[in-house]
Amino acid sequence: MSAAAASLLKDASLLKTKSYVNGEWVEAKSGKWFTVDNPATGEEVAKCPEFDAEDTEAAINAANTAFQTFRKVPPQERSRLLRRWYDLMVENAEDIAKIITLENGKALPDARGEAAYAANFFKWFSEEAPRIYGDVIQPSAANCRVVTLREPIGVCGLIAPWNFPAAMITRKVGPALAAGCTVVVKAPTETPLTALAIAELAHRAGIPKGVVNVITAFDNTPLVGKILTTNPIVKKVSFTGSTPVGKILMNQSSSTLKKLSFELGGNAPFIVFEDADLDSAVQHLIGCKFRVAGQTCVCANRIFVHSSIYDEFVKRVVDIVKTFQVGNGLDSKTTHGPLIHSRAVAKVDEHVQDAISKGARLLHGGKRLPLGPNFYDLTVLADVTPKMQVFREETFGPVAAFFKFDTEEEVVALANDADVGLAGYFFSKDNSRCWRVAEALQVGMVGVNVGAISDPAIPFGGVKESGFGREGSKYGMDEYLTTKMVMTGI
Ligand SMILES: NC(=O)c1ccc[n+]([C@@H]2O[C@H](COP(=O)([O-])OP(=O)(O)OC[C@H]3O[C@@H](n4cnc5c(N)ncnc54)[C@H](O)[C@@H]3O)[C@@H](O)[C@H]2O)c1
Ligand SMILES: O=CCCC(=O)O
Repeated sequence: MSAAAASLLKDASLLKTKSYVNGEWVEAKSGKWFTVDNPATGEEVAKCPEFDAEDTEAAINAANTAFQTFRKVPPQERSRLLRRWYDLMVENAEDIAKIITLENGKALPDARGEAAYAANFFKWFSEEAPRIYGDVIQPSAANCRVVTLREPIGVCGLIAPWNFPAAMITRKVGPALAAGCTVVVKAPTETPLTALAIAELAHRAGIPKGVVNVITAFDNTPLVGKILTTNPIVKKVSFTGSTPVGKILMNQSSSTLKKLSFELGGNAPFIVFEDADLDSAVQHLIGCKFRVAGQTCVCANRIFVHSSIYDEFVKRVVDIVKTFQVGNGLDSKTTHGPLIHSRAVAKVDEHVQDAISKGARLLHGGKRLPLGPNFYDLTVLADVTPKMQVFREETFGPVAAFFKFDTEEEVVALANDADVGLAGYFFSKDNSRCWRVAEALQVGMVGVNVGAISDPAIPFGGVKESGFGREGSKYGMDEYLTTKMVMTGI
């Protein structure tokens, strides 16, 4: 582990570099390691074990053994465990934020926000654990009664992405443990250290051994994914990541018919109608678009502005973007960090060049920055059209792409012209229009006059090729429970 990284933390023992299986820190049996690099500097932060099939199976077996006991632990006790874990996440939030920035690159204020967001999933689900209710039903036969029991589904394979190295894990692990399941978490390939720090806090919170296992792999990620989706012990797989990888995992999971929840890619429309509060819409758009340098599945991707306010709106956005400072996320002046890797930079640049070559106007940025291979300037493009790549594909980067529209019907049709449907946003002061458009948008989550929707209290998830299942809220529990019917003759 790099001494520089350790010296940044109040508690350097949170920087774990081995996988966490059955309550112990373990290396890969092969003895192989991979490096975790800081995307801002390219420097190695640490090495982690390159788990293979055998290592992954050992973690699944540990989770299975633990499940036989943990499923019977009363919900009030599971709640207490999650609450203790939450308290430790809060106590160590600053260190967690720094680990996030070290391996993901996001600016420290963004990372602090994520550390708090991540912890709150444990709090939320500690409160949901004792509130798992079944039903009493009168069946057709007069002399019978039916009750339903909600039971934990079993061992869960949880596969998380790098863009929220903490929150995408706690959003899955929280409800799984609240329900009485045990888990094998495949730490995000590019950002495993945050996941391991959270595992260390699980250990300190007294989560019983084998209940939470966190495993790491880089080159072997598809192999580990294959084991988690095909091993018959695993009853549930939850994945957050891209739609193409979601399709692979769904295919693999069919061999043992696992219960699935998938949070996949988005291509969020953000619509500003002519009657919107412009100041508010601009502020919300800036947060929604540029959070984590645009690497959020709910970031605005296609920004539609009514022609009567288009020039004024775009100008205001450019004026704000000019005040931002891209740099190393640990630098106090930095508002926006690097992208995760050079492939992400190449994709962003491809979208920008494609748009410009087809007639879009570049109003800001549009270039790599000489700060390192993963830096791209915050970019504003005007006069974007549906013929451009940025309309069809999620850029997953710091590009604000503006489209002009004239009528509500036209813009709703444009917004819905996508294979995916995760989040959608619009700004309007007309109450009837607010209901009409909220109902017309083909997405799983709608922000009306608000661009920041993420919260443990909301059901987070998409429709179409953005996946299925909901995380957070009371609905997040359903993903980890089965319903058993018990009929009694009287
Ligand atoms: N819906 C969301 O919350 C969300 C979050 C992050 C990323 N994404 C999507 O991901 C895309 C960008 O990220 P990416 O290209 O790194 O996505 P990706 O799907 O390739 O990788 C995401 C994560 O999935 C895991 N992974 C990748 N291939 C795997 C496999 N074969 N088996 C098992 N696990 C595997 C890795 O842990 C990786 O960190 C964007 O298009 C974005 O929409 C969505
Ligand atoms: O990018 C995926 C999730 C982002 C969020 O929960 O706000």
